[in-house]
Amino acid sequence: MGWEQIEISLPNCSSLQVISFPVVQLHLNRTAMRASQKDFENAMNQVKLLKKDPGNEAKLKLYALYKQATEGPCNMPKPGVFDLINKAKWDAWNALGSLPKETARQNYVDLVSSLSSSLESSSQVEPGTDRKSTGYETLMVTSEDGITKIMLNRPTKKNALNVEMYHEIMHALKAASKDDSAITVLTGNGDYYSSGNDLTNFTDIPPGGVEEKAKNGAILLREFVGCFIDFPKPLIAMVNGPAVGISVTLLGLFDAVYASDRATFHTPFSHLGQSPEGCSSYTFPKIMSPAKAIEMLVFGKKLTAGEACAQGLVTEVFPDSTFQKEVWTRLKAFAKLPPNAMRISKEIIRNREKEKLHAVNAEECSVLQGRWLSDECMNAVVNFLSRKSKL
Ligand SMILES: CCCCCC/C=C/C(=O)SCCNC(=O)CCNC(=O)[C@H](O)C(C)(C)COP(=O)(O)OP(=O)(O)OC[C@H]1O[C@@H](n2cnc3c(N)ncnc32)[C@H](O)[C@@H]1OP(=O)(O)O
Repeated sequence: MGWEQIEISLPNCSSLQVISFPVVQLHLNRTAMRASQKDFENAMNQVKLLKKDPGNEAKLKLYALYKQATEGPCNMPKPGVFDLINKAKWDAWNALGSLPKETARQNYVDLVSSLSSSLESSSQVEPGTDRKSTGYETLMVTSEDGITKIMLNRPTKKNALNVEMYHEIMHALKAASKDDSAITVLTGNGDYYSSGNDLTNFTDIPPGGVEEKAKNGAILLREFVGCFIDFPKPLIAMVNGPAVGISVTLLGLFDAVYASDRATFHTPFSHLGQSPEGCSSYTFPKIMSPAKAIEMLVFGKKLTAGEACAQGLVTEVFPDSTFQKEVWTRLKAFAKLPPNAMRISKEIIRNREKEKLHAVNAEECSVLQGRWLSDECMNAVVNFLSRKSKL
């Protein structure tokens, strides 16, 4: 009888729970659905056909709009603070306030339509696309003046990397490696460079359980970091604000790192029950000495931009007020240099380390796979999601 399941799952202290909720209920209220009932039903069917998981945020929006369209404003008692899944659902529905049913129905149809087109087109962006690459859900990718700019674009989530963003960055890097730009730049939209791994990535548990989730995470992470190790052109980070976790560790694989003096560099892996990735267990001790690397990667010491520059992780620091102007002027000059010479010079500097970096990457991912199953890690994620702790 038409129960389409979309799963939102959140960890529960020592074990991980999956709760499914109905987003499609085909016995709809006929009066409420009159004019666009067909569109609504079509949209509900379209949800089943999405080729990629739209992510928890979108699923929650779909849930809320569905409930609003069929039942009207949220009329359920607010779940307790530890009932994370039902609270997330309640929050999403309740946030719609007194939105009329008809508008909710229309918004549901619009959302499904935009999800269908963005999830379709994000896997169809051709390498070498010039100017603006549309179709990315979590990035803004532009190419001009010989520079491909990949901008992390989830500013309201401090550019946390969700699963979709990992895939889109890999796609954008592969496209940039083949386009006609000379250099590639990674930066963040908004006040953060990136707050690192999206901690809700840990909450969407597949039928194979947490072990399968951890295994898939390790596979994805290995492939993701591999794209940075193998990137053939000069790769530059413009660290526009605070950087956390994996967005910091990856910097050891960039060819230049320019930072605003507002940026900070924080790798709180022990606090999160996790261990270093992005090849930082190898690159950081080489860049800054083993003792300084341990302060960051084991004890979670947060560095200012000036300190990160003194340790060799950052190439140069700029005042925030002139950061964009000064760095772009410099990058435009770099991009005018002969691209083949730059590529070949990077190759000769980096290539003898590549095999080692891939081996380090594999080992780090395998260690992390085990860490993600630990109580230490699960408790840290639950604490963040239930807002008991922040960095
Ligand atoms: C395939 C898996 C690969 C895994 C690779 C391993 C990678 C490991 C890491 O990267 S470890 C680092 C993980 N990151 C964190 O622990 C940071 C968590 N975030 C925070 O502590 C804080 O949000 C903050 C200090 C970054 C910013 O604090 P504040 O300025 O007070 O802003 P808010 O907390 O209100 O944040 C606004 C909004 O963004 C959401 N958000 C921020 N960071 C994350 C995140 N990392 N994951 C998920 N969500 C994040 C936050 O929840 C707020 O959302 P809301 O407005 O409440 O909906």
